Amino acid sequence: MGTLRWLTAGESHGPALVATLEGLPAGVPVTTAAVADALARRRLGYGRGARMKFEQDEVTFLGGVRHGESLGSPVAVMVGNTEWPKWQQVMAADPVDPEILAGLARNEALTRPRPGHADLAGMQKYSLDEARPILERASARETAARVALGTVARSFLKEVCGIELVSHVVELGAAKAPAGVLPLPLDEARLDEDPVRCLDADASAAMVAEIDQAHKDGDTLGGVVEVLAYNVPVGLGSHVHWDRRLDARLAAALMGIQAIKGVEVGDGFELARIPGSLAHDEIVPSEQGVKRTSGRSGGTEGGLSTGELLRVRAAMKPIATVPRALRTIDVRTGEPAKAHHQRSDVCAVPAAGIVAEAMVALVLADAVLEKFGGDHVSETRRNVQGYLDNLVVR
Ligand SMILES: Cc1cc2nc3c(=O)[nH]c(=O)nc-3n(C[C@H](O)[C@H](O)[C@H](O)COP(=O)(O)O)c2cc1C
Ligand SMILES: C=C(O[C@@H]1CC(C(=O)O)=C[C@@H](OP(=O)(O)O)[C@H]1O)C(=O)O
Repeated sequence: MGTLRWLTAGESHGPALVATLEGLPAGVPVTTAAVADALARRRLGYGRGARMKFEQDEVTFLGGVRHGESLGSPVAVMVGNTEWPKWQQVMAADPVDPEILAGLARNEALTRPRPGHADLAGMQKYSLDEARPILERASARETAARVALGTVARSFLKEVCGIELVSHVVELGAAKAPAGVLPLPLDEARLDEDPVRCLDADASAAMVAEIDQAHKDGDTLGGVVEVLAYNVPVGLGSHVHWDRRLDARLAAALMGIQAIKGVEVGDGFELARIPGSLAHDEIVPSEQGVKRTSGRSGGTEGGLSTGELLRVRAAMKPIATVPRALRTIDVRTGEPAKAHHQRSDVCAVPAAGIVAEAMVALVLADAVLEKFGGDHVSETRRNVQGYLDNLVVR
């Protein structure tokens, strides 16, 4: 259990998602508008389905915030689902009329599970004869709640350490961006305006073309996103135990995003292919103290942050709801069938980047609180400053 604890609840087509965050100090600037902005960024991205065009993501704070600042009590936030009126019967919390229920079973039952989604394994595990109760919670709609909490974590990080986060798309289908990071101060607007959140204009155009082609082919695409965190102080996480390692915590948080199947810290898998003389970041003296000659480690060594740029990547598999539907069985008959298909994204890689930012922010906020404590942001900030001023080696 971390210093900062958080949970989400809610289904994709229920009335709302809710999220709580416990352990946040008082005095963190938090507004409904800031959360709404972050949620709007998550809805962007070329290749997303119809829902993202009309979904409003209506934000309401239910607790823990007053006059634009956290109170130190648990933060509770609700994100409304725009389509709820249409789904009131399908997703009703209370028992519905048996006749309506029979109609739903006849017309709406999802009995042709999609390969690659949670449908079949979920039905088997929870002893259900259709996939609706599984996909409602497996859906990445839930990531709206995470992004809401990520906004709060991010504000905390900025207040106490000046940490800033950004994500960009580095691969999408077969298109790949050249290496490069966004320098400080961050020009996030530039990325937000790009249809696929790619730093390179040519690569961005190639990614858009990949999505257009997949759309035409009745297919879907995945890709790779990179999250960068600037101004992370040295010493978050620890080398002393596996579950205290910052890299392990980041990997778990990123792998916990729907459809993420691989995580790299720094140059990750590439480091396995090159000799040690080329794989590590040499340490040299600098005017400010010590610095590294490169950033291959991604800003962690031995499970500790090094004080260098934090860089992590997450690989997203292609969307499982493939329009040119994949083979499955109808669980009512056991006979071969085509997987059920409904409105869906062709590609959600740019959105996954925004979710990945939120997950990294939550992990870093937890690690900052674990190291520096504090019940008001001013106390945490003082502790951070005192630690940095007294580093044995700077
Ligand atoms: C932002 C985002 C949007 C997604 N949109 C869809 C979608 O429209 N259709 C779909 O089948 N899967 C979508 N997914 C992926 C599924 O939620 C995911 O594949 C499913 O929950 C099964 O989990 P797994 O892929 O981790 O095994 C999306 C994922 C993310 C992160
Ligand atoms: C609703 C969101 O993403 C959804 C994620 C998702 C899935 O299976 O993961 C399936 C789709 O749901 P729907 O059928 O309602 O359109 C996506 O739109 C969202 O990101 O807010």
